[in-house]
Amino acid sequence: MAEIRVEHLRKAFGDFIAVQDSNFVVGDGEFFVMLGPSGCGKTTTLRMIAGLELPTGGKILLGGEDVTMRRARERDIAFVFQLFALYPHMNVRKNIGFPLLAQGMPGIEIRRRVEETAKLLRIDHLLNKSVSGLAGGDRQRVALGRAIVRRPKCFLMDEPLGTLDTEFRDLMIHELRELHNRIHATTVYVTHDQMEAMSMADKIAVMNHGVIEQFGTPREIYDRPATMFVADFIGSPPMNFLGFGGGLSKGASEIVVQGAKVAVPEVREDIAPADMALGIRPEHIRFDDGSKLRGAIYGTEYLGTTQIVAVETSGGIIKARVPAEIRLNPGDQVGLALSSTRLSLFEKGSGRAVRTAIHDTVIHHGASQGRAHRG
Ligand SMILES: Nc1ncnc2c1ncn2[C@@H]1O[C@H](COP(=O)(O)OP(=O)(O)OP(=O)(O)O)[C@@H](O)[C@H]1O
Repeated sequence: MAEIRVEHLRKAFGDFIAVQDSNFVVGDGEFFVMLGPSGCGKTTTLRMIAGLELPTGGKILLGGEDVTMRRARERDIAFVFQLFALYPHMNVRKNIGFPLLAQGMPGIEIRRRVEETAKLLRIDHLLNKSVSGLAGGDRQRVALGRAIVRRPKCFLMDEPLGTLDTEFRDLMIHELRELHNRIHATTVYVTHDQMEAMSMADKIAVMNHGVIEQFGTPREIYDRPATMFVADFIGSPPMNFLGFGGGLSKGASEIVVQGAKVAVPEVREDIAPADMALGIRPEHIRFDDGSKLRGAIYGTEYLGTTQIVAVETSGGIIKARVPAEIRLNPGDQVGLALSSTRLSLFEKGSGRAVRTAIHDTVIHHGASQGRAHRG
């Protein structure tokens, strides 16, 4: 297995920049997820790592070797497009062994490798069965077997679970991560689904308009979003943004939002007066009659153990996640207390997070690099 290093990677299609100066390292054996909305450049990045698309600029190193200009088949990478595509007329053994047969490997070695792979996936009892009679989960395991039997340097997967229904997808998320824990293959996985990304990844790169907005662990990305885009894209419901103005000074630990004083993590930089936003996740808000930040209950969404409550304030709707036992009626007035150790501050113009006592370690990828554009 191998480390993947991407340096200043760029791809232009004519005058359209699909990937703009991407930099990241996928450690040996890591499960890395590229997450972002449709068209943000995930697949293009993956295809460049695979060697299916040549970069306009930058470098790709695989296990320390520069492979930027090498053809796909010289890179020893397994590209899993669609986990479901099996050969229906072949049995499980032949399906898994097919890539080795295509490489011209001797039969006895194929047999050994196929059996070892089937054991790893716990489908060794199915080897002589026809794939057409298999249940969905087993079919997916056979398809995975076919990808891992070659023992490539790394795996690239492009929305492999995209076509599955929710229940089966949840199962496969668990299965893929489990398999990864057993074989530790360096993996790059592309998805637009935050749930898949959060539950599988060791590291995530959140992309938007060809730019990596943040690179980090799922926890770093959720707790300390580097930009408003990341804060909004991750989390369900997403982070609330409460507008405020007037700038910030280094050392400040309080701001005024909608006429209420709110304690914030100590600010570590001076910000000239501008439109700002305080970002707070719904679960970091609680009801507090003493709070000056107030509003009226607009609606509730009951979720069993918690409920999402929409509160109409003078600055717009704020959503809070509170215990389901609290009884509320539309129109009730409530005060809102924000957990000062969990909130983020953003500059609205650039969208980047302000450096504070809890945001010090965040690297602000991309926020100052502009956006992908034509021309
Ligand atoms: N061969 C091409 N020629 C011109 N434009 C392209 C080409 N391939 C991709 N693009 C454009 O580059 C942008 C990024 O595409 P890409 O497929 O990498 O996005 P993505 O994040 O993977 O989205 P999706 O999930 O929809 O595939 C899109 O706007 C797309 O239209």
